[in-house]
Amino acid sequence: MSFYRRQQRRCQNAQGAQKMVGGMFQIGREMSKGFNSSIRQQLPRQTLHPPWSSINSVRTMAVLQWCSNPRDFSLPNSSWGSDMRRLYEHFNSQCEIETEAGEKKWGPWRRLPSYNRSLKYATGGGILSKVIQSKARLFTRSIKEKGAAFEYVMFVNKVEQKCVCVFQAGHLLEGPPGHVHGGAIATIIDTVLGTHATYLSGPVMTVNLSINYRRPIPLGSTVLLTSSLDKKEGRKTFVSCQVTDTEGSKLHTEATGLFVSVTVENLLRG
Ligand SMILES: CCCCCCCC/C=C\CCCCCCCC(=O)SCCNC(=O)CCNC(=O)[C@H](O)C(C)(C)COP(=O)(O)OP(=O)(O)OC[C@H]1O[C@@H](n2cnc3c(N)ncnc32)[C@H](O)[C@@H]1OP(=O)(O)O
Repeated sequence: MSFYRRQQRRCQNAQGAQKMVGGMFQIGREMSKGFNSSIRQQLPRQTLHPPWSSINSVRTMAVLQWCSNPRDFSLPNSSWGSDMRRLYEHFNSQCEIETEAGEKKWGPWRRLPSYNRSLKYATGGGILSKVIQSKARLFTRSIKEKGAAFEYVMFVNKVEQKCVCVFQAGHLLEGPPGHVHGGAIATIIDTVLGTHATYLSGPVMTVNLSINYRRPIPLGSTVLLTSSLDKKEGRKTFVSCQVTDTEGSKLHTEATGLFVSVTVENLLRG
């Protein structure tokens, strides 16, 4: 059994489980403040305290180094086409802007790191959370080959309460010949609306998703998803989304989603 597996086993003992639930509640608290902690990903790392006194410190540091640096899947890679890169640059350049005095300050947009990193930064600390959640990933990121399936990056605008996603659909997502499968389109819509609702309201789950497919999306093309907050009512967050071409002129799909705030208990109850 590998060293990492052994540590994972240890995490799953009773004390680990208790800490994990604590960590999950921590997610809720942090997420309900928005993705602020995740957005501050570039800020200095927290000091890490070795969790298991019996472990050789060099090995511990190696594991922690690995755990605390999960890959961020929303950064450009070699599979990104020119539209994907252009739109990425467009929004990314508005994340940090330079004043006339030459000072750098936050712009209107924030790039969201991919889910595995969001979880890590949202927990804000617990060592166990780092170990377990650095392995968490949405299934949209589960295909290793770059560009084969879902390539996407999301940005949020706090003032406008909007979220955009630049999405390039790879060849594995084929439905009708040469076009993207409706289920794959539903998946990316749920992911964008779900992330946006989480950003606005803390941890949520989808209870309703309604989709109108207007025009097929060519396989390999890049599209823009724009999500807006419609309203919040108690535990319910209503969001809607449009999928357009990269110019925003051709409408491919539109959808509305209802997300309900959840706690760890909701997940454990099953
Ligand atoms: C602790 C978690 C940590 C997570 C950390 C996240 C970090 C994230 C970072 C990045 C986000 C990534 C984004 C991914 C996105 C993917 C999301 C999905 O695919 S989720 C999987 C599919 N969805 C399900 O499997 C739900 C199944 N449903 C349920 O489990 C329950 O319905 C639940 C727990 C969500 C709510 O059940 P109740 O018993 O607590 O609440 P009740 O009272 O039934 O509903 C609350 C309100 O919502 C309305 N409601 C519920 N379902 C409705 C429906 N289908 N249509 C309309 N209204 C509905 C109800 O009428 C009620 O409204 P009234 O308060 O009375 O006004």
